[in-house]
Amino acid sequence: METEEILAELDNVETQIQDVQGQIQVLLDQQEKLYERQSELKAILEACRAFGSPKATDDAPPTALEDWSGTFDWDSKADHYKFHVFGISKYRANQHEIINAVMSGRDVLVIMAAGGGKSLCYQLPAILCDGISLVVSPLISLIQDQVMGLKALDIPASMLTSTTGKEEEKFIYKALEKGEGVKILYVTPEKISKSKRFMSKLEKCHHGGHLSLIAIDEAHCCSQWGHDFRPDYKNLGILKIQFPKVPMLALTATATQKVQYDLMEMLHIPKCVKFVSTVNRPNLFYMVREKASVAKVVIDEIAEFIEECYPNNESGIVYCFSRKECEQVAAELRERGISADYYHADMDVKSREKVHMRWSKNKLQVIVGTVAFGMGINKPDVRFVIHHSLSKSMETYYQESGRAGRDGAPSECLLFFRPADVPRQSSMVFYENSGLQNLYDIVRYCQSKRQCRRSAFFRHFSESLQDCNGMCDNCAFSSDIIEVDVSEHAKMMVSFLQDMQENDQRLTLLQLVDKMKNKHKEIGAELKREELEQLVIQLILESVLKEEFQHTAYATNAYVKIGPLARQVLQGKKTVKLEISSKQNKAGNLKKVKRSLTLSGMEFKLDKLRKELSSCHGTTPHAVLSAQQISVISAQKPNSTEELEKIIGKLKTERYGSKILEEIKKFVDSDEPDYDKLNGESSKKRPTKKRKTKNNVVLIESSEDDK
Ligand SMILES: Nc1ncnc2c1ncn2[C@@H]1O[C@H](COP(=O)(O)OP(=O)(O)OP(=O)(O)O)[C@@H](O)[C@H]1O
Ligand SMILES: [Mg+2]
Repeated sequence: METEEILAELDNVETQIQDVQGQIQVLLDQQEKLYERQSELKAILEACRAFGSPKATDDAPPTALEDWSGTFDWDSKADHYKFHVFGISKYRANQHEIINAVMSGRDVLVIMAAGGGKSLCYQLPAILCDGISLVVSPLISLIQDQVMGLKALDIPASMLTSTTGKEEEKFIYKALEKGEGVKILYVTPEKISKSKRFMSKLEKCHHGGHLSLIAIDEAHCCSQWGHDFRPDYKNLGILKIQFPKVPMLALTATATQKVQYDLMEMLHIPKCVKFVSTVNRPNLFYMVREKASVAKVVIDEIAEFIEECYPNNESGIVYCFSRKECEQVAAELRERGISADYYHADMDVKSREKVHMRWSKNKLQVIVGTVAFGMGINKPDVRFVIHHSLSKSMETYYQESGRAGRDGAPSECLLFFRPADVPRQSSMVFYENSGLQNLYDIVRYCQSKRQCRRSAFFRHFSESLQDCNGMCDNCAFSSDIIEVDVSEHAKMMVSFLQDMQENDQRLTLLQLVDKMKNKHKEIGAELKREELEQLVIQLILESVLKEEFQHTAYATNAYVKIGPLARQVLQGKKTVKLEISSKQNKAGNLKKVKRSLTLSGMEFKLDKLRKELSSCHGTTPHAVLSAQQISVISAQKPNSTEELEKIIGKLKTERYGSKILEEIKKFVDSDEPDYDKLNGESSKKRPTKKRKTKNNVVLIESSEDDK
């Protein structure tokens, strides 16, 4: 063999080895994922064997012994409080059964989506039982909200936190000893883990037979596998050990199976009854919009969306990536006439609270926040959540967007996506366990122009698929997407990057796109800048390229490098396709989502009245009248206390009835034209009830009873 031949073959063999190594790398990644899942399943299996399989209401029919929807002694009392105190006409899914299980003395684990109505599941048993119920909740703001809401309903609720004054503390301790004066006591987890004095008072309360129930809200905080681990939650297991006969209720909005078993073990509730509700939020409309590269244009679009779709101060949240960005976006929205303020972790507690309060009371329309504006947002009537930048995972996006529409009324979740935002996030999350994997999952969600957005959530939370009902952009709007074969462009990009790497040069995503744009000009290729950005991301998702990170003194930079499957593209063995909109973007469709349904004159007046009443009574407008109640009152126009009581219950009628009836009478007497005939000032635009899907017309009622 000639030396040259040998060299040629050697070269060839080395190339093949590299190729095989690339493929091995992809398989190794896959194997790692499978190992992870394997150990997760083994842990679950072990827990199952140790504790016995808990009953799940969703996949196992209740046995005769455990038919939680049957009749119980407390039924009529429960119905009375539900309607006349809480003003709730019908239970939502699982609420009734959970209440019955708790009242029967069982430990219960509740997994129910945000806004599903978990609070009622412990608040109602708390007032049905004699004695005091203890609720552990992670945040003072969350506790304050709950206590304020309960006090507005005349339920004796108190809280014991680091902010509680001496007098109040004395009163609470006395109540614990006597078992009266307080019905529901909220505490932060530190009280359990750090205050011996509190624990000894609680012991006394229990000894006197006055501790009726223990609820652990936001229970996922117990588990290190959850998304919001709090060290003090780890010590809550003591409660079951100290008070084994007191029923314990653990509640959370999201918990993977691993987290569920972790919770049961940590809280010592192996025999609990488990209720798992779907993660589906049928009232939320999910959409992704291409984000312009010019910052001002993005703000213009956000402002236009809010102004056009929510012109009547309907509440919303805009999530931003950084603190600085929050401040800028809030200022720019204000410049465009929208009442907005920012919220982030750099602000002192007082300023944060002030902004939160103004927003809760509908005095501020939009909060522009970082992820710090998170757990504890209790506002039920948030109509839109806009993501100015993408979240770091599907789970975080589900949580953040899920703050919309907790009252069950139609609401919108809009995410502005630009591939160039990916490296900003990836350079933050790459050191986290599965951080990049999680990020790439949400990037896939954003890049997809055809797949149902909702189905991505079902897959992520391992739930079987449910109908989207045209409640996401990809299902609702006729597709103007074409799939383009960009294998040649990909080849050119990979080979260019390879040359750069061989010359020890590195490029960020944007630099790579710039260079490719110039190259395309030379050869007359036609991909636009945005499409090139999209292509880089697509190649990263497909392991053709990969991100690598370099630390500097001030930041971590993300560079694009050749990935394990690059050679496949170079050799023409791998086809690369891009989904490209044949029209500009879905801006037009966004407007189509909004429709011309009007709020009636009376609804408008009642909305104003509830705001006035809530300021007088130191509560939130929603606590005075829910949107649902406003719409029923406007339709039925009750003219007596008895009639009104049938809609909003005794307590609210006693408290606000005369003012409401006065308003109705004024409206009826004024002979104002019906809203159907109104086009002008007093008519309000509101999310439509009618949406056209590809196949049929779907009605989305804003009724809470839909659930
Ligand atoms: N059966 C019901 N009918 C109508 N409204 C209800 C019902 N149950 C609860 N609600 C209302 O739904 C809203 C959300 O309830 P709640 O705060 O208990 O949700 P949650 O499940 O605790 O959510 P999160 O996980 O966000 O804390 C509240 O305004 C509450 O009054
Ligand atoms: Mg809650």
